[in-house]
Amino acid sequence: MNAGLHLMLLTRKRSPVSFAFTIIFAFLLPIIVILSMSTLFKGQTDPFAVPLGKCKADPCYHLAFSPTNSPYFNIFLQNFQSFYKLKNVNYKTFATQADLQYYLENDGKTHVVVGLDIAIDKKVTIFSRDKTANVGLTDQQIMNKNVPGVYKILQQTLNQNNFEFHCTAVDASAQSTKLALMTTQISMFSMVYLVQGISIVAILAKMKDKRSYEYLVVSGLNRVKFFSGILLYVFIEITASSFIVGIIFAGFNMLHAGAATNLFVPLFFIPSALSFCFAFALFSFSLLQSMNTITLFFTFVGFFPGYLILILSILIQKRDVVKIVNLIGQILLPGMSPATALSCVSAAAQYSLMNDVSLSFGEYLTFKKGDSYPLWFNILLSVFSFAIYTWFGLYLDQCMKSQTHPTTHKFFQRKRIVDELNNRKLIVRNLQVHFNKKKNCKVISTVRALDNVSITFINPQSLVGLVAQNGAGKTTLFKAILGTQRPTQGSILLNDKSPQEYSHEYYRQMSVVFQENIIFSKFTVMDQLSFMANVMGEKGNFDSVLELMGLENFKNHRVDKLSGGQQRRLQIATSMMRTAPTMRIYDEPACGVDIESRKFLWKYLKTKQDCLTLLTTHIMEEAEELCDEVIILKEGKLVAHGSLLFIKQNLSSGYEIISDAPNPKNILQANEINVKNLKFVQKDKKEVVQVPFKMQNEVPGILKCFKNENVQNQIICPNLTEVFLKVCDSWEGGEIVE
Ligand SMILES: Nc1ncnc2c1ncn2[C@@H]1O[C@H](COP(=O)(O)OP(=O)(O)OP(=O)(O)O)[C@@H](O)[C@H]1O
Repeated sequence: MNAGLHLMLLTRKRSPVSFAFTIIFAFLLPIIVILSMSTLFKGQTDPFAVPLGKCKADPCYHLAFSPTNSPYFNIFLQNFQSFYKLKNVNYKTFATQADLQYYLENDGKTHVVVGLDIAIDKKVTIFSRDKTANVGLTDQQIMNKNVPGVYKILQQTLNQNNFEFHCTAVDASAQSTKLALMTTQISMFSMVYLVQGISIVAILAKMKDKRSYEYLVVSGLNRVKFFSGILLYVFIEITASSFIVGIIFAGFNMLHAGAATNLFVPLFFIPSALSFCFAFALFSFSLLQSMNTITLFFTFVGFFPGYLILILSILIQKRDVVKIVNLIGQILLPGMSPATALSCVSAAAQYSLMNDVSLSFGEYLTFKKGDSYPLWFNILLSVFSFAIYTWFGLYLDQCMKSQTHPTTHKFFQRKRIVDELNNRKLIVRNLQVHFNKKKNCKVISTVRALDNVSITFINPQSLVGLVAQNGAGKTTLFKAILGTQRPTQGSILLNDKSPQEYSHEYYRQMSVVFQENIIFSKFTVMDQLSFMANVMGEKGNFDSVLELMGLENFKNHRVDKLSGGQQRRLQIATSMMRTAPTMRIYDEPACGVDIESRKFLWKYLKTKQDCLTLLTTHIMEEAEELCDEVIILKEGKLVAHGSLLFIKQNLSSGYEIISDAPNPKNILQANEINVKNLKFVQKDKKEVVQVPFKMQNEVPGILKCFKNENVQNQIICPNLTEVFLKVCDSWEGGEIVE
């Protein structure tokens, strides 16, 4: 069931193959197992027990035991009685072996069938009525775990002496039945693990394709976590294989009950039990990533109780507890929860093997000892299980197909953190990122991509533009904020917490356009968008984002066949699918995009001032059009940070009035304009009056003056290009303009 579901989710298509697997695993396999069990065990309530059978003789037979002061006496007697509630058989106990012998030879002569003396030195002597059988079990320790072995010898003794006991099941047939069961179990487990192995390989292959890691980072699964998950899974596969080997060995040992060396049991069953826990924990946690009421139900009702039951029953180790656990497992196995069922069954198997106790399959498969499940009940459970799991599979499949990813259950939304993120204050403190170039393990040079950069982003809704020359450290700064680049020194703090402390909530809320295009070359535009929507955990408002970026006619085009600009547009469209981001990080989004799409992007960003947006661009017009604040970096150092107006005020030469007048200074002085703070320079053989920003009130007066003197003029307002070029040319370090 689990494996079928896995495959169905993996292919994300209701293909015939995924259907076939689901039907096989969800429906046919349990039916086959149940039918074969029902057939194999038909009429047998206790096939593993030593078949002492019914007592036909009359008067009643007695089983006599001695001595009562032996420390093993009670254990033996209790087990004997609980295992073999034989009708018409009475149990007699004697204080000493002499009493027992006396009774056998006298009063009990007519109806005592066997006497057992359990000595303090752990020897069991079996006395038969005619005293021919006197078997010392010198090699056997009479403890719980060896009771079946003793019974077996006892039975041989009885048979040898032609007592009138009739067996309902032949020992050999019980053993072959058991072997058949083992084989069925082994094949069942190996099929499940085989399919899980295939799915791991497929997931790995998908993740390795192109650059999907980057998106995993954005969606909150960083590479380390992802690989740890995979490693854990591989470990599980290995333990699962040892589990199968364990079953074979354990089965072999069980077939020779009484001579079991139980070394294999703890070696193989405990890891296997843990492997179940891990495997299903992984599966459950993958569901938890996108929790809603339905997945929540399946996770908690379907999977988690298994671990509890498993752990408890391992800890408690009481036969009755294990029996109940077993029963739960058997009911659940063809029913609702394979994980819980398998946990229960393996716990019981572990118990019975460790203690060498025959928790018989009769007990496994019955409500009450002696009554098998009716066939109709088994089939009903199977159909029910099939219906539930198929519906669950289709539900998740449908969610993915229609791109409506299950919405996060409100319990798991971590509202507090989300709120916190919405009111965040992002601080970059003394950030240094250095890259060392090494040769023969020696550092030969160091690139200071970021050098002691400190920025405080106070306004949580502003659009901040990062302008700098190539290689100035913009992308490195973004990576550090994203948490994918570890600072050499310094820190990134979001409400006093580092990105790592926020874990995946931090990333999950971001809308990111990376500098490089991420494309899945063989995907169509729609495939890529839907894949990314799933990774991002978004519903995917495909039509609207495609329309916004002018890609509505390219839905079914292969991504690698799109032009560079169209691929870039697809990246932007992908980022737009994030419906309520807490931060947007756009690294040169408009690079290579035509003016029309750029305008769409601008319009989109202008209307979406719902969170902090960080944007790098080489297009100054874009920064001027969009940004509330601007950051200028030069060679890894912060040069300036502030509102556009602030930057212009402090770094530009101010307004420039270009005139035809040969000596504008004289004209202005003649008109009583204070020229003290004005600059008069020549540019392209023209006279230019530079009016500092803080003197902008003087501009109308100067223009009026030129007009009165009939001097042609042209005014140039301060712009970012000018500021940027000036900064790049002249800034040699020193004071930061903030
Ligand atoms: N992984 C790396 N290893 C070594 N040096 C690196 C690495 N990443 C970046 N650098 C160097 O750090 C500096 C800043 O790089 P970064 O990519 O941040 O610049 P940028 O401002 O984004 O440039 P561009 O505008 O060209 O994208 C560059 O000199 C670059 O060569």
